[in-house]
Amino acid sequence: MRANGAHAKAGALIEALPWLTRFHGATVVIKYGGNAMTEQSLQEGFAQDVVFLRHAGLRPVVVHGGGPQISEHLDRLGIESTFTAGLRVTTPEAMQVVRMVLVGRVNRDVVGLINRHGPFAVGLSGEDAHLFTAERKHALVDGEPVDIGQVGEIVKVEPGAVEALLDDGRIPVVSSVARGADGEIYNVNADTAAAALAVALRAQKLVILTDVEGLYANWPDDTDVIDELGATELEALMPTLSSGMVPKMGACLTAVRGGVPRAHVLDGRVPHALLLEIFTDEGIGTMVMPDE
Ligand SMILES: Nc1ncnc2c1ncn2[C@@H]1O[C@H](COP(=O)(O)OP(=O)(O)O)[C@@H](O)[C@H]1O
Ligand SMILES: CC(=O)N[C@@H](CCC(=O)OP(=O)(O)O)C(=O)O
Repeated sequence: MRANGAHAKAGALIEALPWLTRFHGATVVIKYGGNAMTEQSLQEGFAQDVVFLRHAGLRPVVVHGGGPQISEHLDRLGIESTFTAGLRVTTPEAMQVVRMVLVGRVNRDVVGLINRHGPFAVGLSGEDAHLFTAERKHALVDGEPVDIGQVGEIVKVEPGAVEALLDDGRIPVVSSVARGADGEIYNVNADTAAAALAVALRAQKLVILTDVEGLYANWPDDTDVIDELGATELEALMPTLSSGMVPKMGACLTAVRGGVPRAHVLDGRVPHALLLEIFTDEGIGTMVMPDE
């Protein structure tokens, strides 16, 4: 019995060998979503996975969300908050809360969890060292542009600070707040920010952790998850998508069109989803690939 158990463990370890070979030295951008970061044990498992990747020779970069945490804080302050096409309509008053919660709280929490394992995580906001420069973005509703306040579209990424941290063996943890060349600060959806960073870093993978199994084919029916799809196929689906899946799948499309070989949407509620995706043969969730 004991020998069988050991055999299975050795099998699981050796299954990882080709993936360790393939991804040695690879940069992987991981979007850690607000809805996948609610449970303590999952948060701790996520931090372990990221440190595991670092020790396995990959270069993980974390971009975190925090939508639910922002909404909770706005509620507490009595500030109304609505979403249009998956993006938060951001008044100047709400922007201050977004920045405070993302940079001051969620970023610190993620950095703290990772650093239980060693001096790895360094937190930064997209405002730091001109990492993200954004311009005011309008949402498209029925093809018409709609003003959604201080929401930004990233127009430039200067990834030097992130690269320096990676070269120093650190794990950068990035909040999706951007500076504008106009002196404003902008609220950027974290999926969108992760994709822009993955492209700028020439990452091998973008992995988006969320609170569903992947992209459902017939949402709100949740029986059929799409395992994989090509960029053109996804582009055709985009107008049919709703709520949080709009920026998420848009981010996957931007990433693969920008040269990232694979983009994934995974269920962050599955313990160690990140390790299962990267180091096992099956893969999980929805994978987006370039067309060729
Ligand atoms: N086709 C779809 N497949 C899966 N989820 C969908 C789909 N369309 C809309 N959704 C919704 O999108 C949500 C994920 O987006 P969001 O809540 O913004 O996640 P996160 O906080 O992780 O960024 C899911 O929980 C689900 O309610
Ligand atoms: C413009 C916009 O919508 N910004 C998001 C930023 C945080 C985020 O994206 O968090 P999740 O990944 O947890 O959804 C927001 O204000 O909620």
